[in-house]
Amino acid sequence: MSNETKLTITADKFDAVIFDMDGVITETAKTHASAWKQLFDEYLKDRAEKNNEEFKPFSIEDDYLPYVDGKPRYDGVKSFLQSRRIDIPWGSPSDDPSAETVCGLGNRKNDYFLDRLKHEGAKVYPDAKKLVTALRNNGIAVAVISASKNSKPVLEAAGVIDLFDTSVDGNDARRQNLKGKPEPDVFIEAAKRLNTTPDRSIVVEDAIAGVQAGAQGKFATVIGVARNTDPDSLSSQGADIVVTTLDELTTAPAKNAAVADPMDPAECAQKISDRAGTRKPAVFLDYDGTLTPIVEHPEDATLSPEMADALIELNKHCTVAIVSGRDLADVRSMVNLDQLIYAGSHGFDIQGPHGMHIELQKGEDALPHLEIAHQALQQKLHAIPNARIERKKFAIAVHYRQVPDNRVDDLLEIGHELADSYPQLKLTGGKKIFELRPNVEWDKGSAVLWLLEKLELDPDKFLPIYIGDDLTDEDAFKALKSKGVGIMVSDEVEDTAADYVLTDTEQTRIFLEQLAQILARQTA
Ligand SMILES: O=P(O)(O)OC[C@H]1O[C@H](O[C@H]2O[C@H](CO)[C@@H](O)[C@H](O)[C@H]2O)[C@H](O)[C@@H](O)[C@@H]1O
Repeated sequence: MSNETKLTITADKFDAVIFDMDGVITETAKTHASAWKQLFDEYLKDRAEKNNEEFKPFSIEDDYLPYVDGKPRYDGVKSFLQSRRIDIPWGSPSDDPSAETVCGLGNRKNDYFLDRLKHEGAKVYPDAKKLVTALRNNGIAVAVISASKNSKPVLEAAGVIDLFDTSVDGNDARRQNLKGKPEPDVFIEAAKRLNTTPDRSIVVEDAIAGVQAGAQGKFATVIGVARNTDPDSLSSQGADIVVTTLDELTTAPAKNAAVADPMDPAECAQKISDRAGTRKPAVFLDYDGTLTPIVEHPEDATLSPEMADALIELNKHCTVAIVSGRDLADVRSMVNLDQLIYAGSHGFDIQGPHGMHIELQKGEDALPHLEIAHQALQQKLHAIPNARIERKKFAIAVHYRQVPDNRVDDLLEIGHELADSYPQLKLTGGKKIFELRPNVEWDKGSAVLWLLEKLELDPDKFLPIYIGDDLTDEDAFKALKSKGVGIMVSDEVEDTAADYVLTDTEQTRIFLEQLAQILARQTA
């Protein structure tokens, strides 16, 4: 058995890995195979006796693997019986397990399977558990799919139900009318639930019908797992890579995934629109450094008329919210478009059209401490030339853009001392700025998630897009990781949780214009 790495999975190339369950994650492929053999041997023997024919037993190699493995239960029955030229009525899913119908035989197999599961339990393959955990740690979403309607009890019995971001099984397939393997429907549905597309997703399968489905669905890479299956049939039927154990697949952090490849804004808008599919974008934008270039003095960071037009145009087609570190009143007056939604003070103070307004209580509790810290800062920063305090309702920013380089460490020291003295406050950083904020679990990410819920932007119908340039925006990129899209605006970013990078505010403007045009065409 070789452990040579056949593929290293990183988040710059792939958003998601979709694993088949039986035989890839859990050792239940053998349990299924034995249940099928029990059913068909019993049935074929009975038939042979009745019709005075020779009994030809059900073979795992020649019958199970090509006709039954990986397929929905009743399709498997039909497909095998056809191969033996046996024609019986389809029947109905409510058929008794003793009925001589496709559904009846399928139901009997299910009884045999559940009985075996009860007595033998379900084991997880250790290499699968290791890979799934490592993928999640590297920011790659994972799904498990199964044609079986029993996947939940199996995953529970194996103790791995919480390991996956989503799952699609035989029950979902019936509810949503998804075709079984070798059709790619269940894999496509899993990619959709992980907020991505087949061209950014990997399929990992041990069944021939499964690799056929992956190839037919045009998934970025189809990996065949030949634990028990013949490697050549997996590659001839659609696997791009065949492994005998999942230890041959590795994953690594993609530090500069998006950074390595800043994108043309028009291409970025098109790509995100493709990714949205039928979902409507909801656009959340940071202000400084995203909508306006960074300048020496905060009051000079005015919105250009062209950027205002781009926002107005986009807002005709979708929700647009501004999520800023600035005080709510400040950012509202800088943008000056009443129809938008605003979250000021990093999301502690939120206001929108139709009287919507919330000031977070947990922020209010820190107000007395912020006031004392403000007074202390005024005294202590006296000695630091050009240090500038910006008092906001739910934060105090200290700007050091004009502070001589040799005094910046002293200034930062003052910030640390104050944060240490007031545990109710926390120190955060940004572009030539430090801030004292309420020391509670609330940031731009929480604010965006709160807004999505408040505005009823259901993830099935809306794709949230967050655009920002600074450290505090990383919280929003992380919060939207498996729910939406993050765009970092920077020409010198080293690491980010965002999915795409635009280099400057001019590119933001072009992106917004292009997105508005795409949405306008869609509604025309
Ligand atoms: O979340 P944002 O909307 O990006 O706000 C972050 C901070 O932006 C402002 O400061 C930054 O922009 C200034 C103007 O370009 C620049 O002079 C400063 O160095 C930057 O840090 C704003 O003044 C802060 O209140 C915001 O927290």
